Amino acid sequence: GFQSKSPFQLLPDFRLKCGLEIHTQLNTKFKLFSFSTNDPFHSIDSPNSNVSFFDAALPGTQPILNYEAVIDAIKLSLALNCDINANSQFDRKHYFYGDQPLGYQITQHYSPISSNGKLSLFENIDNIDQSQKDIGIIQLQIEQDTGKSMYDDSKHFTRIDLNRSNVPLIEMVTKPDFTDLKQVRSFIKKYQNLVRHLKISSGDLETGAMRVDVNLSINDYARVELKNLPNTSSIVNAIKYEYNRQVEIIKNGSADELLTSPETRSWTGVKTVKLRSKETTIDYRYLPDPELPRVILDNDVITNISNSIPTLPDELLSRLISKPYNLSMKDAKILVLNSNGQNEMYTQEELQNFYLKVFDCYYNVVGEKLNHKLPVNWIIHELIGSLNKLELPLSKVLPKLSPEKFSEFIVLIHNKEISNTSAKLLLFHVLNQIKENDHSIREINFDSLIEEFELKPATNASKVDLTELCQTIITELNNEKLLNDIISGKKKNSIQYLVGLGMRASQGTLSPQSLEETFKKILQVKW
Ligand SMILES: Nc1ncnc2c1ncn2[C@@H]1O[C@H](COP(=O)(O)OP(=O)(O)OP(=O)(O)O)[C@@H](O)[C@H]1O
Ligand SMILES: [Mg+2]
Ligand SMILES: [Mg+2]
Repeated sequence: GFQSKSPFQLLPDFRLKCGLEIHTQLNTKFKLFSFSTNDPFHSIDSPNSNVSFFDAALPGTQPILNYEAVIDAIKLSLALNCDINANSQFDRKHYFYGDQPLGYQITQHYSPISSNGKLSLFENIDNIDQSQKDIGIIQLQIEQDTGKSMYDDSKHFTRIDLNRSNVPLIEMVTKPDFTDLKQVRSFIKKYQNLVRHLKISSGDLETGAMRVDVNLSINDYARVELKNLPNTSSIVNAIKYEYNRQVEIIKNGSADELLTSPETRSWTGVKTVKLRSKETTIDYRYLPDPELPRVILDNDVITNISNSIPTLPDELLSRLISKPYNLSMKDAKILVLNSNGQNEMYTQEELQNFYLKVFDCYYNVVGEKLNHKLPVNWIIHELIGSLNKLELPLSKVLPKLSPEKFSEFIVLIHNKEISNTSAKLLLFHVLNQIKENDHSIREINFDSLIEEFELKPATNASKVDLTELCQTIITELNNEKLLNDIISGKKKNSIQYLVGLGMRASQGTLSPQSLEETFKKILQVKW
C-alpha cells in the first residue's frame, strides 16, 4: 500500500492541486421537471411512491420547469458572487443506466445558470493557514438527480427506486484552486453552511443531499477524479491516499505513463481504485433539450431574489465580533453557523434572533457601560444548557420569556441586584415552570420572584457584613502561604478559593464579584 503510517504531509516538491464538484439536492416542494413530490428520503421504505410519468420517462411526457429550483439556484449563485446568466439553457447528457430512464440527464452544459464566482476562506473564520484564500467558482448548473439502483446479492437482478429521479440538483464546480487539505475541508463546511443558511437544502452529506467529487493532481500531471466520498473523513482520507499514491508514481519515474490522461477513481474506504479513464468515457453527445425553452430572466427578477437573501454568515460573524457586540469568534459561530451538529431545542435562526433582541434591549438600558459577555454567556451557556437539561424547546419558552423579559433579567445581573448563583437558580426555576406549563406565571416578574425567594444579595444590605465575613474567613483559614501567593500575584487564581468559601458561607447570596473585590481590599492586593 501507499498509505504510510506516519502522519500525512504535503511535500514541497509535489504541489497538490484540487478542484471540487459538489452536487446539492434542492429542497423544493416538487421535482425539477414534474409535479411529483420532492422527498427522496422520507419514502425510503416505499420505493417508487413519488414518481410521475415523466420521472419514469414514459414516451410522450414532457418536462415542465420548476421555477422554485431556478430561484434557489439564483440565490446560491448570488451568495457565491457569480455572474447570473439571464439567458440559460438545458441540455441533454446521454448515457445509459438503469436508474436513468430517459436515457439522458437534463443538465446545463453549454449555457449554465451562472458562472465566474468565488467563495473566500478566512483564517479567523474558517481556520485555514493563511489570512485569506479565494476559491474560484467556475459555474453552477441546474440538473436532475438520477434514481437509485439497489443490487441484489445474487446479482441476478437490480432493484430500481425512482423516488430520487428528477429531484433538482445544483452542480457547483470550483477552479482547481485548493492547495492543501484544510482549505478543502473548510470550503465544504462553508458551502454546506451556506446552503443551509439560504434554506435551499439540508446540506447533509450522510443522506447524499450533498455529494462531493474531488479532482486532484500533482505538479502538472493529469487530474484524477475521486468519487464515492460519502462523508468528510472519506474526502480527507481519499485525498491523502491519492496524494501519496501519485507522489509514489512520480518518484518511481512512471508518471509519464500513468498520470498523463484524466481518470476517475472510486474510494473504497481504504484506497482509491480505477473506475475508468476519462478518455474512454462514452461521448455524452450533449444536445440542447428541444422540449425546454431557454430560461430568460428579467433584471427585476434577479433584483427581487437578491433582496430576499438573508445577511450572509461571514457578514453576520464580522458584525458580531465588532462593536457593540464584541463577541469572541467562537461564540459568534455558535450563533451563526449551521454546520456543527444541529440542536433539537432551537434553530440557529431562533437563537441568533433571540440573542440580537436581548442584546438590543440590554444595550438600550445600560448603554456604553455594557458588559458584552453577559447576554452571550447567559444565552449560550445558561439558557441553552437549561433548555437541553429540561428538554424544553426555545420556541415554547419565547411566549413567556420574551427577549425583552430576558434582557430585564440580564440587567438585574448587570446591576448586581442578584448574584450569579442566585440568577442561575432563578432562571432554572422560571424555565422549569414554563415546562410544567404553570399557568400561575402569566407574566414573569423577576423582582417579585427575587423577593419571594429571598435572592437579594447581602451586599446591598450592609457592606460591613461583607467585610466582616471575608475577614473571618481569612482568619479562620490561617494559611499564610496561600495568602502570600495571592498578594504577591504568584497564584492569582487562589483568590477563587477564598471566593468559594465566601459563597458557601453566605449560601450563594453574595456575588462572586463582590467577594473578590472585598478579599482584594482586605489583603491589599495590588494586581
Ligand atoms: N489540473 C487539475 N488538478 C486538479 N483539479 C483539476 C485540474 N484541472 C481541472 N480540475 C478540476 O476538475 C473539475 C472538472 O469538473 P467539470 O464538471 O468541469 O468536468 P468533468 O469532471 O469532466 O465533468 P463531469 O461533471 O461529467 O464529472 C473542476 O473542479 C476543476 O477545478
Ligand atoms: Mg467530474
Ligand atoms: Mg462536473
